[in-house]
Order: sequence, then structure tokens, then C-alpha cells
Amino acid sequence: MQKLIAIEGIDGSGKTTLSLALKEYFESKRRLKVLVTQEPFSADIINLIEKVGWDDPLLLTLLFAADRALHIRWISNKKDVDLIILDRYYFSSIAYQSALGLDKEWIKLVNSYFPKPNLTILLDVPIEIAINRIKNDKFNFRQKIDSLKKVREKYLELAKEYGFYVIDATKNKEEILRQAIKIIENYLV
Ligand SMILES: Nc1ncnc2c1ncn2[C@@H]1O[C@H](COP(=O)(O)OP(=O)(O)O)[C@@H](O)[C@H]1O
Ligand SMILES: Cc1cn([C@H]2C[C@H](O)[C@@H](COP(=O)(O)OP(=O)(O)O)O2)c(=O)[nH]c1=O
Repeated sequence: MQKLIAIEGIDGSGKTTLSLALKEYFESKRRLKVLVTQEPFSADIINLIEKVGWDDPLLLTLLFAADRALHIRWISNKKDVDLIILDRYYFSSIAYQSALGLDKEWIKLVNSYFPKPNLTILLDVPIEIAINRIKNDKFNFRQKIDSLKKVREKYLELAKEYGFYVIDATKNKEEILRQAIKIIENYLV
């Protein structure tokens, strides 16, 4: 049975680094077939989002949900995979778009038909550290810095609500990987 593992956290928290390291570990050490996917998923929708801008949370929620529908349809054809690691999933919409003032419950509703992940790991890091890691981010990062603090708070709220595993992402990459492997292996056995 295919397992969905979501990795969440603010920009620069280390999601992509961890996702790729997990793939490497579970493929080489556990002989599993692992797929890593990322949201935003579709280049067309990313272009549209860049065009309309990042300040309308209702529009962003709908565009990211459309992107997610394409993402999930694509994944549903990947039958021969054991583990799918989602580098961002619908919790990104709940955290980022509610940080811009949109009703969290409505964002949940819009995303309620997407498959629930089997487990979610939150990489938690203060924004100052994250910003230092990704000064040249491609998505108008400067515009978002102000809201990132709020996004982090929203993620921590969601962690309590949904029972995410929270990893202190100020640690080094090896330590974060070690903790994530332990969490996932405990789940898989
Ligand atoms: N634990 C860590 N400590 C220091 N730097 C890190 C750590 N994890 C990732 N990085 C670096 O921070 C930058 C952003 O990491 P990335 O994995 O792309 O984050 P995200 O996908 O969450 O935006 C990269 O240059 C990466 O090498
Ligand atoms: C999937 C998703 C992403 N986003 C935002 C978070 C990021 O700022 C941006 C995606 O940028 P990206 O560069 O992929 O994020 P990261 O730096 O963490 O790898 O889109 C939302 O606001 N809502 C969503 O539903």
C-alpha cells in the first residue's frame, strides 16, 4: 500500500534537502521505490500565480488547489511506488493563505477532497535563519518576509491540531535526516 509523507515548513526550512535525502536513504537502505514530488507542481500555474501576484489569498488558495488537483492526478498514475514524499502539500495553503487573513476553515474545505497524508513532518525554524539560507529565492521572496513569521505560527498551530511530527530545523542536515528516518521507520513497521 502506497504511503504519503508530507514535508512542510516555511521557505528555506530545508524541505527539499530532506526530501531528497530521504529518497536516497529509503531506496538504498530499505530497497523501497520512492517518489519525491513538489508543490507548486505545474509550471503553467506557477506562471499564472507569478502574473497575478502574491497578495490575494482567495485567488491563491484556488490556484494552488487547481495545481494540487493536477499534482494528485499525476501521482495517481504512479502505481509502482511504495513511498511518496510530498515537498509541500495542502497544509502549505492552510498556513500561507490563512497568514494573509483568509478563513482557515474555508481553506481546509477547499482542500478537503485531496488524499490525507499518512504522516506529516514540519521543519520548524525561525525566519531569520531561513532567510539567510535562501537569499536568492526565485519566488519574490522579499515580498513575503513580513508574512513568514505569521506562516510559521500557523504551521505550529496546525502541528497541534493535526499531530504533525515537528523537527527543530536549526539542526544540521544529518541530524534532521536521522530524526525524520526514525519517525518514518517507526510508522512503517
Ligand atoms: N539543516 C540545514 N542547515 C543549514 N543549511 C541547510 C539545512 N537544510 C538545508 N539547508 C540549505 O538551505 C537552503 C534551502 O534549503 P531547501 O532544502 O531548498 O529548503 P526549502 O525546500 O524548505 O525551501 C539550501 O541551500 C540548503 O542546502
Ligand atoms: C503549495 C503552496 C505554496 N505556497 C507558497 C510557499 C512558497 O513561498 C511558494 C513556493 O515556493 P518554493 O520555492 O517552492 O518554496 P520553498 O522555497 O519552500 O521550496 O509558494 C503557498 O503560498 N500556498 C501553497 O498552497
